[in-house]
Amino acid sequence: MNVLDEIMQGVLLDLASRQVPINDLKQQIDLAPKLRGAKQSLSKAGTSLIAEIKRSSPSKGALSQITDPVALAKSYERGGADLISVLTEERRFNGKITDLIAVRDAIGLPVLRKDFILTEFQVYESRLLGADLILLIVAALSNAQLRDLYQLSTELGMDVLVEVHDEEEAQRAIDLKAEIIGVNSRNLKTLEVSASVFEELIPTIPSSVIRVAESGISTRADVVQAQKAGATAILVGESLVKSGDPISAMRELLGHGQAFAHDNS
Ligand SMILES: O=C(O)c1ccccc1NCC(=O)[C@H](O)[C@H](O)COP(=O)(O)O
Repeated sequence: MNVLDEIMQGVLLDLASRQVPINDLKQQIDLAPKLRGAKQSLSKAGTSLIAEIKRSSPSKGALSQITDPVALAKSYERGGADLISVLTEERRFNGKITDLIAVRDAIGLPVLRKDFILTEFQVYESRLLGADLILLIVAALSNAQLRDLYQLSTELGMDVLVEVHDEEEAQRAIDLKAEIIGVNSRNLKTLEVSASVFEELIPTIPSSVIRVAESGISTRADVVQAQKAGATAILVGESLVKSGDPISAMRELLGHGQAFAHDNS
């Protein structure tokens, strides 16, 4: 079994422990938080930044304790992030659903629920939790699952980050007419990271699509390389949570030097 299979197996087990009839979720949908427009947030001129709250990872183990995810999210917001990604997978990433709720309540930016979304239940759950954007990983889903989960997510008003890692997956995302495609430089089956994946795949994605470079971005040179490949947004976790000074780390990545900071407070 590869790493992605193991993660998915754990996600399904955890899901069974919090499962309620899906009709219960459907009945509450009208009470879901107002959506914040993730696509709009990622459509600005220049390179958008999705800053991730990530405690641990299968590839690196513990990264940062993040005892106060709200404080970190507020720093990301002050530093100029366009969207906050919150990992909610518990077993391998030490993420928490409650982090997503707390972060969204405390900030004004749209929020990505970063998890392994495999079922309709998780899509309804994400909407009720307040996710503005959810992740669908092409490698984890059949074409039928991908189509159905994508359609349900958009019907519920959420935007979808459709993640790919190779040419075949990129074509599946393009065929789906995904409006936001993430190219992950990390192979989720082997955990190998290769920045050349950005150069190979991003140019194959239509320019009308929001193109997100994901994983392994830690220096300004990495960002420039992704931009040159055609990325319109970057998603960064590890290098920010390990930096000790996320605002400076974000400025450095975005090439804004010392003089730049949005104050969204
Ligand atoms: O990060 C991992 O080790 C990982 C392993 C298996 C599946 C997914 C994984 N990460 C999820 C991500 O996509 C990253 O958290 C995200 O792109 C940020 O990457 P990074 O900046 O390298 O932390």
